[in-house]
Amino acid sequence: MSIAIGRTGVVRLVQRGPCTLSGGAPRPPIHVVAGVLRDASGRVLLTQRTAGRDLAGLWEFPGGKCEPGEAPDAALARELREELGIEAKVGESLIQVPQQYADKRLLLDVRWIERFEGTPRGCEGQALEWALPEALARFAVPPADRPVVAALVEPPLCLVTPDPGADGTQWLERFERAMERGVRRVVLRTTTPDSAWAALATEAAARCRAFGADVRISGDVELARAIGIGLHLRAAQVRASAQRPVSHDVALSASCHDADELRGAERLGCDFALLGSVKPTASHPGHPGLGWARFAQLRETASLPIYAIGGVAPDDLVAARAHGAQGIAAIRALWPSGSAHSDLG
Ligand SMILES: Nc1nc2c([nH]c(=O)n2[C@H]2C[C@H](O)[C@@H](COP(=O)(O)OP(=O)(O)OP(=O)(O)O)O2)c(=O)[nH]1
Ligand SMILES: [Mg+2]
Repeated sequence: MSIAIGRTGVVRLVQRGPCTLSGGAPRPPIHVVAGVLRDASGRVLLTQRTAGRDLAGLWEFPGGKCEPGEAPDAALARELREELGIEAKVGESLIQVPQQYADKRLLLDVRWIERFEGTPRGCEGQALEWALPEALARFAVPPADRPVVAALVEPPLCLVTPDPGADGTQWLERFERAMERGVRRVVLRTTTPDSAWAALATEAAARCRAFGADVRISGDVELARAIGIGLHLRAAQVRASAQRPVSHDVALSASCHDADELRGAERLGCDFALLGSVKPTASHPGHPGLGWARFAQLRETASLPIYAIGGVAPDDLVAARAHGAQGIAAIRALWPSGSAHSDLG
């Protein structure tokens, strides 16, 4: 595996095979703790890796390796003291990203910094930049940081729509209610595509625009073009696509079940993937689900942001982030029920 800087400045992994010891057992991950520091205007601190170290020149969240026996909070406070000259109060976890590099496996454990004393400076000669979250995508970051940036700026929930059935009006009402309840990313999907679906999807896309929500259509390049929205590839389409099926200014994402498909999604330049099923679901009887541990193993082989899907609900967001997921995607758990007063989930 090697590392290459892509068109968007995002550094991508070029996978050549699993990272193993000579005996074949995977190397244990190195626990790296990093902090998200914010200033009064909501800008986030990035620091640049200095020349002569691995990943030199790339921008990262300040932090470093836990020493043997050292608690992660204490390790992060120490690293921030050494690297930035500040006294920091380490807060909650943002995301834990398992990531395989050519020469090592990392667990990048990213924490919010609740507050800090002192003015951060580059005590080790590193450059510092305070950037608004929406500007973070412009920085070239290590592969493990791509999901971290996504966790800071992208929606944590992704609705995949259920089939509209016979009553399109009711479907659209419920769709709008999901938006009202805070869904900001949508994959429009049906198992019965027809002309009614094209009209309904066009209406739903207009609702998304009104709410400022990101929207893609599943499986249908022509319809994506006709409506003027992004495309979401089915897993079989990921496998069958030698090239990106839409231009780079059209958003592209994909559904995946395994490491090959995740790598395919990355190769096609998808900006996120849905990976599952994580848990057993009624729609896949007899399928036990990947489980969170396997989900994290698969996540380790790719760098693109990944939503966990399959039997998961907003309540699973903490577990999802602890296993490297950007968020959760769901049909049922994000679809409002018949009653106007019932909650999501
Ligand atoms: N600190 C930090 N390290 C990251 C990030 N993303 C990422 O891939 N890494 C990698 C780079 C390194 O291989 C490893 C962390 O090592 P480091 O060089 O910061 O460790 P350290 O501060 O303890 O420094 P050193 O004494 O080992 O040089 O994790 C990130 O956002 N922050
Ligand atoms: Mg460091």
